Amino acid sequence: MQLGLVGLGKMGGNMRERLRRAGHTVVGYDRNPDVADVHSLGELVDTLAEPRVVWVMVPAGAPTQATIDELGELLSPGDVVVDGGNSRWTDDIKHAEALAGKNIGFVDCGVSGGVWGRDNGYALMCGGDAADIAKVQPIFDALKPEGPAGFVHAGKVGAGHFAKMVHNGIEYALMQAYAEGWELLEAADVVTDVREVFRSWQEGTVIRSWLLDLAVRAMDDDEHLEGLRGYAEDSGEGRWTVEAAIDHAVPLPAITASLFARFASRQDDSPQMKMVAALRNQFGGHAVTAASTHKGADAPGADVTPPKEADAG
Ligand SMILES: O=C(O)[C@H](O)[C@@H](O)[C@H](O)[C@H](O)COP(=O)(O)O
Repeated sequence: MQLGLVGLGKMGGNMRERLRRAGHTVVGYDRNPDVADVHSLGELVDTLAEPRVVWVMVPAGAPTQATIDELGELLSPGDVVVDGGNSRWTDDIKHAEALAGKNIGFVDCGVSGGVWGRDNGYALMCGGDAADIAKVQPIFDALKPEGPAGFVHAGKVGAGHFAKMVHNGIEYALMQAYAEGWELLEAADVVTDVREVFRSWQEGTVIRSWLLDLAVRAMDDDEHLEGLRGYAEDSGEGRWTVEAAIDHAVPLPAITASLFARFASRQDDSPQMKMVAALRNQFGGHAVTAASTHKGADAPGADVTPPKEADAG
């Protein structure tokens, strides 16, 4: 079938390739003319036969909003828009309502698989009306991995991105658990080869997984990850998972801690630990470390740490 695909970055570009391999006709639009098949959303819409399906694969938030707004002006009744980005599930409801006023269908689709999806297939979590999902089904079938799993019609509009949001919360906690275990193994100096311990875990263990496989892959590239800074960004879904948990009074200690660990990774120094240190010093005379010591033992003020005997209270 024909598909209009908006956004040809790492995800969209690979999806176009996988769909074309499966025999579908993909008309891609991107702001970068080097990768685009057409020069505008208007040209993309004009190129497709009705009823059209247009898949939006651009960053969540304002770029997705602007694209869906413009498509709402260009598309016709009976057409369907799919948002395959990492949008917040509550945005889906607004988008579906706006398009429904023009009899344009809307499907939200959480997509997992990263850069590996082109060859391995993408896991798809969809929300929307069954009739709209049915119009896109040949595309879902081509994108998903082979085998019975990898696609779900999770519920009404918003359910797809809600499922993907929780998936990403789980992803945060799993990554954090592997990372913590790795740091302890490296720090303890008990096992002789941490990477080989991880590699051995890939078969037979309770904790084998694709993320574990990727950890081994990363260590094969750089055994002790010395080329990396311990710094991790987040794109929103971990935060939204924690916010949803608060809305429903569901305790998520592991996922929340893994989100907060990323925040901590962005600090060169910890303002809150300055206060903890100050309070220990105030009530117990416990030693503190001067702010400039981390710059080196010769730095000005590096010798202001109180004597060891002060740290006894
Ligand atoms: O399932 C996936 O393929 C991933 O979950 C992916 O969709 C994720 O959004 C990004 O890899 C980064 O997410 P963070 O920036 O929040 O870590």
